[in-house]
Amino acid sequence: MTRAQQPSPVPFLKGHGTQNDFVIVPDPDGLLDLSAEDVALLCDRRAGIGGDGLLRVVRSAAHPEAESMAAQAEWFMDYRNADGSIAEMCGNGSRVFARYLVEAGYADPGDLAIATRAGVKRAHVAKDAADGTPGDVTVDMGRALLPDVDGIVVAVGDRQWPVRSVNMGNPHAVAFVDDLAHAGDLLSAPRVTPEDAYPAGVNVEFVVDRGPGHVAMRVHERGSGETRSCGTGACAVMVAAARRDGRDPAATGRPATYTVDLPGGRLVITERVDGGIEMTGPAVIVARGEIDGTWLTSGTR
Ligand SMILES: N[C@@H](CCC[C@H](N)C(=O)O)C(=O)O
Repeated sequence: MTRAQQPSPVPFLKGHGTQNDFVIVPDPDGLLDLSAEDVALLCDRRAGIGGDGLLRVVRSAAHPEAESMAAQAEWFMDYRNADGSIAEMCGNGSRVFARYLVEAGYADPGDLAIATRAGVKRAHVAKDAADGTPGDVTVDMGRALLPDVDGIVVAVGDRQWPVRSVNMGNPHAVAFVDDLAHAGDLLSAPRVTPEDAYPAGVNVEFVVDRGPGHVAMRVHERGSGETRSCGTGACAVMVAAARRDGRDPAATGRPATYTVDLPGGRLVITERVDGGIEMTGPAVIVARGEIDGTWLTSGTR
């Protein structure tokens, strides 16, 4: 290939929310065709840039999965897991996406909307503190679905626990355990049975109590392995804990708030009386650079 034939470099950024980290690829006009192999390579921590997932930033009008949302949300979060698979929603990713839109000048701090595969999500980017500390980002994550299924179990080694299934746009299996160490090294996916319980795979959360309205968790994410945080997972955990604790807002008439500690930081999750769930936490951009275009298998359309 001559130099003139080489594809142009592709700009990228790196960001994280409670250490759930993402390669961010701005592609406003939807010109990039990132294959699953491209995404897996970009997210590879040794051969690539490294990340738990990738956020492609595309105008909703320029993406076939999002054009119907374009009137409500100018920007579509095309989220991919580290193995290149597609997921419906990413909570930490949505905060980082909102931060990117503000930093890039595509949105003002305050309220903005993001189109996702799980529908339009509304975010609020708080103003930075006087010392420059970035303001937290709150995302209205919508309602949880609680499929009425019994008998699903997750096992690690000789231990097993019943799970509560919670769908936050993407699927979660929440297990309350005595000790987070019982989840093991989480290098491979925990065994979930029956095997066909989640045909599209599942994110598995292990949870311990830290005090009233305060839990800690670890997560094994579908398509990414153990991550240091999962926003949709924290919301699923909050909902499961509130039901267990008799704090279902629809039943009590009062909102429920839980602090969720994760290996990478802290999220605060509130379920309103109308069932809507709000997630608040940090989101930062830490680097900017260029991807060598020759490296991508799919090139540009
Ligand atoms: N880390 C994300 C969830 C990303 C998607 C998940 N791995 C799936 O496949 O459903 C979050 O912060 O919510």
